[in-house]
Amino acid sequence: MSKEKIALFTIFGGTGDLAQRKLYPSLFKLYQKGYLQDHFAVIGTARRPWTDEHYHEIITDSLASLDADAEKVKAFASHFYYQSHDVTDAQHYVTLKRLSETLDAQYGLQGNRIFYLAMAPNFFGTIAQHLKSENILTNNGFNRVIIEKPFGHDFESAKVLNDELTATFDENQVYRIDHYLGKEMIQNISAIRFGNNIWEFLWNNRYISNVQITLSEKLGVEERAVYYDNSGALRDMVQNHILQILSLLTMDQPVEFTENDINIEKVKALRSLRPYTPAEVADNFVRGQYAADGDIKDYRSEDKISPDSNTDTFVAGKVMIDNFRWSGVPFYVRTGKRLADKFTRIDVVFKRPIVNIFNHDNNASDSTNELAPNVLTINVEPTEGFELRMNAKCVGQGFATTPIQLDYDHDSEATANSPEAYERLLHDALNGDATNFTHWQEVAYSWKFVDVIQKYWDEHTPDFPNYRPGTMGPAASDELLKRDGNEWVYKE
Ligand SMILES: NC(=O)C1=CN([C@@H]2O[C@H](COP(=O)(O)OP(=O)(O)OC[C@H]3O[C@@H](n4cnc5c(N)ncnc54)[C@H](OP(=O)(O)O)[C@@H]3O)[C@@H](O)[C@H]2O)C=CC1
Ligand SMILES: O=C1O[C@H](COP(=O)(O)O)[C@@H](O)[C@H](O)[C@H]1O
Repeated sequence: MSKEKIALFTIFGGTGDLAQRKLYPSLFKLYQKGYLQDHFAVIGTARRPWTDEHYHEIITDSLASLDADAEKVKAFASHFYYQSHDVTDAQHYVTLKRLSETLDAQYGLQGNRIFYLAMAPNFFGTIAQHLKSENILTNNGFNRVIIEKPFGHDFESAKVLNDELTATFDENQVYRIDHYLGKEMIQNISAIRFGNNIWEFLWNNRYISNVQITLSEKLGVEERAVYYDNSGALRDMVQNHILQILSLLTMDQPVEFTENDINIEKVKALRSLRPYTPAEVADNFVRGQYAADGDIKDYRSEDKISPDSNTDTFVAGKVMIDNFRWSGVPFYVRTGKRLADKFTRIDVVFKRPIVNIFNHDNNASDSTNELAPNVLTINVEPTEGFELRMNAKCVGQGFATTPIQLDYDHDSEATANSPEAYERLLHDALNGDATNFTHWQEVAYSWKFVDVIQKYWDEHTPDFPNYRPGTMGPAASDELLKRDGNEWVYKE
């Protein structure tokens, strides 16, 4: 059976950064692998008055780093069509409908349409409304809309956005991108949890002491300063990526490994997040903003950032889940800009043995006395793999114990050839599989949890800046764990 997928992609924001850096290279990779062949076409739209020829040059440039065969690139680019218009102008959609129908007939696209909204979310409602009113949706194929983040600014704005979208599309036609869900090792969480008896039986509050999720970035806000200054680390990374990872780590076993069953369990996990009172926010969440250091400017002096900005560029928090499995287990999360390094990791810290039989007088001379906790680390990026810290006997005479580490990394060649997140997610959307996209109820519960924290922060002026670039954030982040007798597994 052919693996070819058939569809017309309409990319709103076709001249933008996301389209050029992520979408065109990902579509090309699907083309190279044969998922896209002769029966696909792409319409790029934005206000700029580009011609098809210029658009083809842009597509070709966006693939430069892939070092691909020039003929293949040319053939791929020939499937792209540019239409200049403002999405708020109804006339735009008349032309768009005509072009869509022409391309559908020309490429044999069977009425299959994917609308990719690579634009600011305030345009989503008007685009969805016009797609319906101007009859651009088809009856003979599928119609799917892919939405970029941010999905709202808080629960209320997310709900308005969702209502606008679902006035045109059913929930099962909406694909909300969270690119972390397209990452190899995030998808691996379910494999190791539900594919190995040794973990699932220990995966609860009887055996796990705490769990740590770290999404650390070395760079600052770069070219997305305007968006970031209105968002901050809590909204930018915790509401979506971190809570999605947390839901995959904590959900109960789905009845089957299907989109619907996984969604049911993720929603239950997110519903069980303990909502904080304002006083509890102060105790359990820490925010930070980076200072200057050497050549690095402080956040408030960055280009396009307000000089009195109170935006958080760092957040650390303790999240509790009030259900039978997780009651009493702290989930420590942290993320930030200008930290020590660029990496993503999850550390699952197990409880120590109840009795340490090695901590006995007879062994005192050469015993380490202490047994370190077992730690399972899931390295998401840049290394992809697992580490397991255990206690073992020191080699030689006597009976001292020492921590040892078992390491597994994915083969670097396999990792290099493995699809990038956007490629995976576009492939899933072509297949009609929204397992690795966020569903509305997940978004809603995540915002409700985050809104309380953000509201408290908005009402209290922080003492910024409070951390040095190249560190792992303010000291209060370490104190958050120390208070519970814990510490971050990863220290700079
Ligand atoms: N860039 C990234 O890495 C990421 C981006 N995102 C999200 O993706 C979306 C797009 O981001 P990004 O590509 O960076 O943004 P850009 O600012 O680079 O692109 C915005 C696009 O919208 C078009 N546009 C703006 N106004 C109109 C209008 N009235 N009618 C038609 N087209 C219009 C612009 O083209 P023109 O000016 O020609 O009209 C441009 O193509 C945003 O929601 C962002 O938050 C999410 C994660 C990562
Ligand atoms: O969604 C976002 O993610 C990036 C980090 O993604 P990664 O895949 O490089 O880890 C972050 O820089 C950006 O601020 C945020 O919007």
